[in-house]
This record gives sequence, structure tokens and C-alpha cells, in this order.
Amino acid sequence: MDYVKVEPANENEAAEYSQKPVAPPSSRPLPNGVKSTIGRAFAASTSRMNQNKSTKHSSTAFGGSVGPVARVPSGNARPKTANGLHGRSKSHHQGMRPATAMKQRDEDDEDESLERKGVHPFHLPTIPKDTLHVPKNAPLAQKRRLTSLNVPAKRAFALSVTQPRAVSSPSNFRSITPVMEEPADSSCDAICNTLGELTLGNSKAVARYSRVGCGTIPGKEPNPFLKPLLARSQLPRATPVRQCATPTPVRPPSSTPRKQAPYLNRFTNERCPDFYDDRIAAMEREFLMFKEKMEGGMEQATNYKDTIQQLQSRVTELESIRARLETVNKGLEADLKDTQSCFTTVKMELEMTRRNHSFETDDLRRKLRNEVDDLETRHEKDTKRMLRDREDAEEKIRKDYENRIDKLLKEHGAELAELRKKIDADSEAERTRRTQEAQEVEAEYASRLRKAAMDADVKQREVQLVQGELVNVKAELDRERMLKTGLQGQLTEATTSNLTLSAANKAMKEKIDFLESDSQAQSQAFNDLHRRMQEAIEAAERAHDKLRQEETLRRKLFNQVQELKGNIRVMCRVRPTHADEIEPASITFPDNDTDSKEVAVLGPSKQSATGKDITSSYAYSFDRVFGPESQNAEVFEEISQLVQSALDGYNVCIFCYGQTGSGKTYTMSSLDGMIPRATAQIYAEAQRLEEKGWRYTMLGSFIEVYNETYNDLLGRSEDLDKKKVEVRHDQAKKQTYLENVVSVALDGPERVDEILDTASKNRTVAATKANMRSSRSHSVFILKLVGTNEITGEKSEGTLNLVDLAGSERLEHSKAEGARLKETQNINKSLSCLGDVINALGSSKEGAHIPYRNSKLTYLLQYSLGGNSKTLMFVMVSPLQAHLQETITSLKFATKVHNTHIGTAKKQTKTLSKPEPRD
Ligand SMILES: Nc1ncnc2c1ncn2[C@@H]1O[C@H](COP(=O)(O)OP(=O)(O)OP(=O)(O)O)[C@@H](O)[C@H]1O
Repeated sequence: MDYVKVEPANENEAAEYSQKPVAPPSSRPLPNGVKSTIGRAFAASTSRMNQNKSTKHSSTAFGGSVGPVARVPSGNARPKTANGLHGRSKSHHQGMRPATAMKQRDEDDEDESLERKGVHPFHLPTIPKDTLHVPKNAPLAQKRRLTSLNVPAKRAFALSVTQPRAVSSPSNFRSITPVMEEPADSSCDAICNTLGELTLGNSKAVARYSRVGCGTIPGKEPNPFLKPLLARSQLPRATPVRQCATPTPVRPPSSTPRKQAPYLNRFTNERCPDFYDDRIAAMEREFLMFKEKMEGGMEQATNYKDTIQQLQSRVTELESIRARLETVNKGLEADLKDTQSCFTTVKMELEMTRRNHSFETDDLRRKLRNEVDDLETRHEKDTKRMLRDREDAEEKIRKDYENRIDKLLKEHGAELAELRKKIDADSEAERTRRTQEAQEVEAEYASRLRKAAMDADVKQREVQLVQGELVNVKAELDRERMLKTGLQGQLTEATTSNLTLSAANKAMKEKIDFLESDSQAQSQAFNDLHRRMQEAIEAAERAHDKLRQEETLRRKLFNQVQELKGNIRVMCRVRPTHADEIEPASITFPDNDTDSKEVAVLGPSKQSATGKDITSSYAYSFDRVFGPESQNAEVFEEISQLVQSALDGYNVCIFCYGQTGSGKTYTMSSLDGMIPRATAQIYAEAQRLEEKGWRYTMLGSFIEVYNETYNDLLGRSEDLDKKKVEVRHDQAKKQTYLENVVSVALDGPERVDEILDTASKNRTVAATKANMRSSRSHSVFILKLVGTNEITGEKSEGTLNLVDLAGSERLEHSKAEGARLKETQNINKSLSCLGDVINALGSSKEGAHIPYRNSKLTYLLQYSLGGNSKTLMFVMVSPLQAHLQETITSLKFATKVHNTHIGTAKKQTKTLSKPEPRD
């Protein structure tokens, strides 16, 4: 290991470097807080610097005050501070440390000059020079070499700053600095920051000093030069730069008072008195204390410097973040510009493509049009050429044949002429010759003549053959003509199809144009339509919802109206007089001009006590009175509201009461009676309510109560009076169930005709066994209506009972006997029970006994009469005088019923068990 002598660098350069303030790492202004912190730190540093300086001065003064006291050099016996050095500059040891003393003075002068220039030099706590001194036990050579390094540490490191260029050899002290000049990691950044921090008021030399003084950069190997130097000179090892940029100054080996050597008088070389020693010792102690204080202040300054350094590093980080963000921002701006240019390019390309497409479309269209035109032209040309060829060929053939015919005709004519000439010549010769020769030649001549005639015939036939051939040729010509006509037809067809194709082509073109031009408008229109359709659907949905709500409200209001009208209503109907009926009763309708509600009957005449005939008039008032002219449709209008109530979930009972022949069956069961009309209305209403979410199940049954037994009018006729029909009641559900009864699902209005037909047939079959069966029994048409609304969650269960009661006849009037008597008794009993039940319902209190069980009729109608139902009674009136007494009885009974008030009806909401419909 070789040690080199540390040479001072260029003094001028060093001075310039130390005086030149280093620019801050960033020109960006610091935040106020940071500024103030840095300002405070700087002020504190400055104040401490001044203190330090004043301390130095005081130390100097102290040295001066002590005076030139001769003192035995003690080596390491006491710390060699600058003061000490300065104070002992005039001692006899001066020669040993002239350079140091001089440099220290130069430094002080330099600081003062800086101060004068407004630059506050910052004195880091210098490493006590003692630490650079050679230990006592060091080898002599080392001592000599290290002693040759006897320069203040600050100056030594200032040298390294002034020569920042790298020198690889450890033999050159200047190789220290490259470690700091080439930062490779955060530690080196921290080093740079340290430099930046020090520029606030210090020279760079001080910064270099601190680094070299530490001798070690965190994360770096110690400088190869400093390693042995520090090891041997016992320099303190550096704390990590991040934690402490400034090395902790090494304290003097000991601050405890030592045994001082006696001070000698410089001139007399005599020992000074003890009190000097004591005073000097006391002052040195004070000095040591003061020095410790100074070191504490320096530590604080170091902390402030650390703070400033951290803030500056934070500023640097923020600056770097800002720089990065600016870079990112620039990149984004560049991207945006690129994207915009791309967008513009794409837009232009799109425009170009669109234009090209339009050009191509136009080209294609032109090309197509040209092709079509070419095709048409070619086709026309071909057609014309074919026609011309055909005509030429025909003309040629015709001419050929005509020529041939002419030629043949000429040939034959010439031959004939020759033959004739020859014959004539021969004949003339023969005649001449024969004339001369006699008569025998005449025969020969004749035969020859015959032969010639035969030849002529042959020739004639040949002519005929030629003529036939001519005819054939003409026929062939005709065929050719026909062929030509056919070809012309084909040509016409081809032309027509060509025109059709042209028209189709044109239409296609127009369609293409339309599609191309209006596709956007069409899609827009389609979207509009779709939107409007959606709106319409939504409006329809809203309307449906509103309708459902309206329906619910209507039901409620409707039934309130029905309740206001009363739950048992009575109407009267007077049938017309038949043509064969005589002596009508006097029945009048006082309020006939409006909705008639009154009927007046002129009673039978009675003889008064004076023997005069007295006639009483009886007036009755009901909910409605129908006269003889009234039709079933008019009557149904009044009861249709009750039928509607059955659909709404109420039990409804409509029955016709009256004497035989008064028109009960006509009103109830005729073809346009209440039963067909009611079922038709229910079916229609159920259909209408489907769009409001209601689904109805309608089951119809037809029961006959004859002689206090139930019969199923929809069962087989042979089972009538045999099959036992049972009626069961569910008290809890207030429902009536029929056993052994056929129920027919009313899935159409025509079903009711079938039901009525079946019932009528069964009654007719029964009538053969017992006369007037239909008049002697009660018939009850029961229609169970179960409706559910899945949308609103509502459910209704109602029953419509349409009852055609047996004729009410007084027993004494009927004069019946036997079976008829029993029938009449049963009828009267059931009718009487019906009256009792109505009476009980009207008069009794709630919970009182109602005698439903007293008759089969009232038992069957138990839950359709009374508070839980709506009841309508038709009292049917015969217009005949003969039936007057029965009429008055019926009207009185009806009046009694009319005056009865039955409690409020309740809607049926409970579930009914449904009987199985019959196939
Ligand atoms: N309003 C009317 N208009 C025309 N004809 C009627 C009217 N009412 C009843 N008739 C006729 O009177 C006759 C008797 O009527 P209907 O059979 O309906 O009486 P009823 O009370 O049912 O008799 P029964 O108790 O015996 O069954 C029938 O021929 C019927 O056509």
C-alpha cells in the first residue's frame, strides 16, 4: 500500500469554486411552506455560522487573551482545534505546522471576504484535525506520510471538488470525486441533493468535503484511496448519506481535565504560577463546554440541512413527476393529434370510398343499361334478319315452285299442242288418205283417235298430277306461312317477354335506386313506426290496466246500485189474452205512460147487503209492471243487471210465480225467454271480460222438484223419478252441491238450447206418465259461474238460479183428487214454504232460524235466497176473468214479498269445488 502526498489543487480554481454559488437543481419555485422551512433553516444556519465565526473570533481572542504563553507541546494530550492552532501560532511549535496555520488563516480570510461579498460560507463541523494525525503507535513511515497530509480536512476535500475529473489510479487523490460525479442510483442522487442543499449558502467545496470526509458512499465500495487512509487515520465512518449527509464530528478523545503540564514563561522560561494553570484549565473547560455547545448547534444545523435536503429531494421528485407528466401529456397530445389526423384520414377515405362506390354504382348502372340496350338492339337485329331470311326463303321457294309450275305447264302445253298438231296432221293425212281410200281406214283412224284420246287422258292425268303437286306445294307454302305466323307469334311473345323483362329490369332498377336512396329514410321510418308501435302498445297496456281498474270500480258501483234497489225485488207481468180466450179481466196500468210500476185489478162483483153489485178495485205496486204488450227482451232488460251480478260473484235467484197458464214458462224457458237470454248475456260478458283478464268456467244444471223429490232434467229420461239426486250444503262455504246430477259446461251460447231441449224432452216423456208434468213441478236452472283474473288476482264465484215455479192454485179451486191432489198439495206446500222463508228473511233478526228445510225447493235454494243473494220474483198474471181470484191471491203474495227487506248481499270469494262436466 502506497500513500501519496495530497497536493493542493489550483488555489485560484479552488477559491473560485468555493465562492461561486451553485445553482439550485430546479428553477421551479418552491412552495411557501418549503421556502419558509428552508429560509428558517438557512437563517438558523447563518446565525450558527455567525456564532461559529464569533466563536472562532472569540477563540482567537481567547488565544490572544491568554497571550503568548509558552506551552509544552503535548501531541494528542489536548484537542488541536483551529483555535488552538491559531492560539499557538506563535509558539515554538509554529514551525511544525506552518502550512496548516496558514491555511486556516487563509480560510478565515476567505470566509470574511465571502461574507463581505454577501455570501455566507457554511462551515460544516470540521473533522478535528487530530483525527488526521497519526496515532502514537503508528509506524514511523506512516506517521511521516500522514503528517505530510497535514492539511485541514476541509481544504483537502476542497481540492477534490476543484478537480472533479476521474483519475483511475488511487495514487491520485483526485480520483475520489468521480464516485460523486457519476451517480448511478438513489444514493448518488442523495449526494447530488446534498450538493444542492449546500448551495443555499455554502460553497461546493464544503459539499465535497463532506463526501470525502465520510469516505464511503452507501451502496458503493469505499474509495480505494480513502479506504486505507481512513482506516489508518481513524477517520469516522460515514453514516448513510440519506440518514446523515454530514459526518458526525469526532469528539476529542476526552474532555475530562487532565493533568496539565506547568506553563513556562516564554521569555524567562520559568514556570508560571499555579493560578495561571488553574485559570487556563478553567478557561479550557469553558472552551470545551462552549465547543460542545457549538457541536450541538452544528448537529441541529445538520438536521435542518437534512430537512432542507429532504424537501429539495421532494421538490426534485415532484419536478421529475411534473416532467414525466408533461412528457405523458405531450405524448397524449401527440396521440390526440395522431388520432385526429387518423380520423381525418379515415373520414377522407370513407368519403373517397363513398364517392368510388357511387361512381362504381353509376358505372354498373350505365354498363347494365348499355348491355340491355345492346341486347335489345341485337335481338331486334336478329329478329329482323330472321324475318328477312324467312321472307327471302319463302319468296325464293315460292318463285321456284311457280317457275317449276310454269315450266311444267308450258311443257305440257307445248306437248299438248304438238300432240294436237300431230294428231291433227295425222288425222288430216289419214283423212286425206282415208278419204281417198275408203271407209275401212276410218275405223283405224277412229281407233287411233281413241288412242290419241287415251294419251290425251294420260297427259291430262299427268297435268292433274302436276296440278296436285302444285296444290301440295301450295299447301306446303301454307304450312310455311303458318310456320311463319307461328314464328311471328313466337317473335311477338319474345318481344313481349323482352318488354316484360325490360319492364322488370326497369322496376328492379327503380327498386335498387329506391332502396339505395331511401334505405336510410326507410330505416328511419321503420324506427319511427317501431317506436310508435311500442308507444301504442304501452298506451294499450295502460288503457287495459285502466279498464281493469274501471271494471273493478264498475262492479263495486254496480252492486252498490243493486243493493240500493233492494236485494229482493218483485216485478209483475200480465200476459196477453189469446184469441180463443174470452171474458178478460179488467186489469189496468195507471202509470203506463212511463216505466209502469202499478197494476190495478177490478175484483169480482159482489152483492151488497142492499142487493146491489159491488165491484172492488185492487191496486198493486211493484218494482216494475209489464203489460200484455211487453216482450221478453223488454223484461230481460230489467233482469240483465242481476245476471251481471251473478258474473260478479253473487248468488242470484230469479223465479216466476203465478197460476197455471199465466205465462211463467213462456217468460222463463221459451226460446227467447230469460234462461237463453241470461246464458247468452253471460257468455258474451265472459268473452268481453277476457280482455280484462277474467276467465270464466260456466257449468249448467237443470233440476226438477216434483212431489218433493229432485229430478235431473239433463240425465236420461228413463232415470227420471228413479235416480236419486242429493243436495248437499257446505255451511262454512255457504255453497250448495248437487250429487248425481249432470252438469254441462257452457262453452258456447248454443249449449243452452241443447240443455233446454234435453230438459223439455225429459219433461215431455214424464208427462206421458203424469199429465201436465211441467205445470206440476218446479224447474230450477242452475248456472255456476267461477271467474278468475290472473292479472288482478281476483276470483269470483256466483250462482244464477232461474226458477220456473209450478202453478199456484188453490186446492179448493182445483178440485183435484188422487195424484193430482198430492201434486197440488206438494206445490202449495213448497210455495207456502217459499213464502215463509222470504217472510222469515225479511222479519227475523240475524242468526234466526230460516225454515229452508221445510220444502225441497227452499232447501235447494238455501244459499240463493236471503242475505247472501239477490232475489227477483216475477209474479205472472193471467188476463182472464176466470183466473181473477188466483190473480188477486198471487198479487197479494207478491206484495208481501215486495214489502220484505232482505239483508245486504255478499260477494262470493271462496273457492268452489267444481263438479265434473258431462261429455
Ligand atoms: N207474454 C206472452 N205473450 C204471448 N203469449 C204468452 C205470453 N205469456 C204466455 N203466453 C202463452 O200462454 C200460454 C201459457 O203460457 P205458459 O205455458 O208459459 O204458462 P205457465 O204459467 O207456464 O203454465 P204452467 O204453469 O201450466 O206451466 C202459452 O201458450 C204461452 O205461449
